[in-house]
Amino acid sequence: MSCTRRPVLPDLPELEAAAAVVRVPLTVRFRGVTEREALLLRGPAGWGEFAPFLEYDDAESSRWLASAVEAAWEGFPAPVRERVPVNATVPAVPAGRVPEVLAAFGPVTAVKVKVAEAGQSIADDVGRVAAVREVLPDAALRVDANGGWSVPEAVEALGQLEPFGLEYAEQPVPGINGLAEVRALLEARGTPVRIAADEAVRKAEDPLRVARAGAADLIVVKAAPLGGVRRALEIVREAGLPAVVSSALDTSVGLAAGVALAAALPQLPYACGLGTGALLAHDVVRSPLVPEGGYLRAGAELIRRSEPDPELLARFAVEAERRTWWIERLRRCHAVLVARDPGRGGESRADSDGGHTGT
Ligand SMILES: O=C(O)CCC(=O)C1=CC=C[C@@H](O)[C@@H]1C(=O)O
Ligand SMILES: [Mg+2]
Repeated sequence: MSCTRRPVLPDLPELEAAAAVVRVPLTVRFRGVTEREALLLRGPAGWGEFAPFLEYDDAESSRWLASAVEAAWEGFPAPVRERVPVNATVPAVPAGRVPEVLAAFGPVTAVKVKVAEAGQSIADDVGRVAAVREVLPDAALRVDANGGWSVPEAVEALGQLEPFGLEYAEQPVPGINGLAEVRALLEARGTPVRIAADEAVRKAEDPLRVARAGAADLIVVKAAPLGGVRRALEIVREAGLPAVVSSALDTSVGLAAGVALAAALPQLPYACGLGTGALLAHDVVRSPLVPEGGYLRAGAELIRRSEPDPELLARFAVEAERRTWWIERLRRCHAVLVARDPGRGGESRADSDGGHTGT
């Protein structure tokens, strides 16, 4: 891996011929959705997943395409560990549903709880976190607000949640300045909650700005939104902050890129948010990447288990109109990658600097 690497970019006909578009249902509403659509690409190195959320624009989505192409045409860098610890993820469900949601992940040592959901209150968040604590008294507990609080709300909410023992709070408020402000206010109040940056890394024009601004104690990194495993590894190295690898609510195909990233990081101090296969009611592979004893396996088994089954691809294929929508999105995102580096786009081999930036 180096800054002068030029990523592979197949031409459009090759990509279109390699595409399968699927829709799989979730077991529980997450991020406002109950099903997930993905365009899967089969290349010479395996499978890649192109599944930017439906509302994302082409510039942002093009990084997801770079990630899918990396997985399918280049493969993943060598792992430095054989398995990756994962956390359970609890969507913004009523406290009463927490035991059932946790059960789907099997035994885990860390749990991430979604908080600050629109239409819910701090009392709902406290109830959900308390319910997790009741089921798992010793688990490392983190919360993720997805930037849903204002600075005063974040300080108030984290003051109420801190007694449950928080490993960190992920993106409590939007933006880099907001994170820095919350961090400073918590410190001044003696509320010892570490701050993790997620959207401030993955949706920013410059993913390193958060680290330079001293706005977070750690960063959350996701392979697809950052433009692939190699680009994410570069960002972590340059940020110089501890990193948590997390999923983008992918099928097992996309999860494999997350596991490959976590497996290749020199340090992995936190359990990863890669257990979200447990939130899918169905997957496209026969043996889905769901946590086993709190871990996901890396290496050769990962590649084997992230190979879609043709019968499942057929069963979960979207209707013609949705396929057209995804193929058009693929075309536009391909054009963005080509425009970013006009030398790319008709070749299938790497030769010099690609220069596409992740956010
Ligand atoms: O990190 C986890 O435990 C699971 C993944 C996860 O929370 C997310 C996946 C996809 C989209 C995001 O809104 C969300 C996140 O904010 O981290
Ligand atoms: Mg997050």
